Amino acid sequence: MHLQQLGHPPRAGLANVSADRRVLIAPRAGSVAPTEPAPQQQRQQPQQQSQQPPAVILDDSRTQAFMSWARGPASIRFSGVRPSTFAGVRGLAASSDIATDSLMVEVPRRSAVVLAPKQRNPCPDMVTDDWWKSAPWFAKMAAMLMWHKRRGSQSSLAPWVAQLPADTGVPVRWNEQQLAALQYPHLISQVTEQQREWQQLYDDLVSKGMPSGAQPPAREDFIWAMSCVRSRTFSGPYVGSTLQDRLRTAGLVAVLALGNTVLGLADPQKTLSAAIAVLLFNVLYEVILSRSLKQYAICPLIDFFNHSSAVQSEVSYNYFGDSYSVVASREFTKGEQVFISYGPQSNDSLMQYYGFAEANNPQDVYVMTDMLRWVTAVRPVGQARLDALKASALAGSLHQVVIQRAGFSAGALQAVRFLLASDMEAAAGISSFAKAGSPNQEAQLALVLAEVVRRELGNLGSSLQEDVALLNGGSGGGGRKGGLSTVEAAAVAFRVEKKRVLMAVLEGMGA
Ligand SMILES: C[S@@+](CC[C@H](N)C(=O)[O-])C[C@H]1O[C@@H](n2cnc3c(N)ncnc32)[C@H](O)[C@@H]1O
Repeated sequence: MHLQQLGHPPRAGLANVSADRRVLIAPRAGSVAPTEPAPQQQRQQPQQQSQQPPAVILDDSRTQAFMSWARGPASIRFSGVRPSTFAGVRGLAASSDIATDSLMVEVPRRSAVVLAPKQRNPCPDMVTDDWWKSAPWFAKMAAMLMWHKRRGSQSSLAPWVAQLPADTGVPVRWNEQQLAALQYPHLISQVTEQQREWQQLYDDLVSKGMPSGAQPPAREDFIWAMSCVRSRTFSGPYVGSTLQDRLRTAGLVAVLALGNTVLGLADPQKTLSAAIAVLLFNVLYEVILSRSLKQYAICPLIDFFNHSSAVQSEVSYNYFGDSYSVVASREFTKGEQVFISYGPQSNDSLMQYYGFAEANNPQDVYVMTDMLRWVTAVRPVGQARLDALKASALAGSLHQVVIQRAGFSAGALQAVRFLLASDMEAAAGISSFAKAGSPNQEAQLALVLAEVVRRELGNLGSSLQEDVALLNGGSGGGGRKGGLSTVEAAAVAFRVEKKRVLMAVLEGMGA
């Protein structure tokens, strides 16, 4: 079963990846307090397989402790990968050539942080049952992570918790000025809403979610845990009970049936039929239930893989082994960074939840917040036509317009055709503008759309060339790249990609 980052679960025998493979997509105290700076903090520059920086093997004491824990008590199996940094970004490098379909990492469920549907509160000394029942999945996982962090060396996951990044670099932790550098109202408003939501969740937890006498977490710790969860969790369909649980239930039913028969309490044939019915009901019930339910998992070591939309490898849950694993979807050569896919994600979502933008991301889009403003600035439109658009089924079609490299959505094209039409043409109603008009009308439409895109580009505050020059500028001191801080570099890299989407739209229109 495939899991998605943030997001995938079972696969049969590990040698045979196709049998029962479910993918999860997609989209951690005390004595384990860090003594060395966590690697990774210069993240943010998107990494592409074509121009990969060389791997620098990570050999600090925290990584060593984590890897010995992984090999030892955590029983994590891995082959051909080793923690490394790539231009300061931590990830996994191929330590030898890796063949397609080979198992790279397998993590037993007991060594992962897992949230299953209807799971009981696993940290009652940290959060109340009432809070647990009503909290969203990511807040529950954050509570589990904070709980492990509080337990320090007592936590079964201590060496993993100790090496988690102190700063995930995601924009939910940025201030207004840093957010403004994204030059992208759509993401700025999403992140502002996320900041409000997380603050509310924190306030609720502290005011009414903690058992009496429990020490409330610091806001910083809560936000850290939430951002770790959102940038490291895979999710996928819930497969019901584990094989072990089902075998236990079957054993119990068999013992009861046998007991009844031996004690002469019931007719053996009827007892057998009843036992089979109970078992079938249980399995069917769980299969039906699992279709609508989700599980969430953060798997140590699997959470070292960085994302590339150019690869297909995903995280899977192996039902029979009760483990999560990643299998290579293609060959990797020794020294190369081994990526997985967090699922098809635009740079909007990569930036919001993971803190980076992928260069030339094929899934990327540009969300134009107010397209109507540009259309009416390029070609004045009478109030009656604007009112007619507002009263139509396409009322909102020029607000938050999702533009792909391939161009505008059908709804946006239809609305603009309607706005540009003569009164006589418009009298036919907006539905008659769904299809392309005459060559002349379509040429007019293309001219207006190209101008709309140019105006959006011209309104962003800097040009693509200026941003690229900023990113490529000489190296500054103090961990600054190209004279930019890590946050600034992430914001500029992001807006470069947004501008590239708009440039591709112009190119596609021959403008
Ligand atoms: C699941 S973790 C991957 C391991 C992470 N780099 C670490 O050091 O723990 C996800 C985080 O890795 C980083 N990341 C993942 N893919 C990346 C990429 N292609 N370029 C830059 N950073 C990336 C982002 O900071 C993201 O929030």
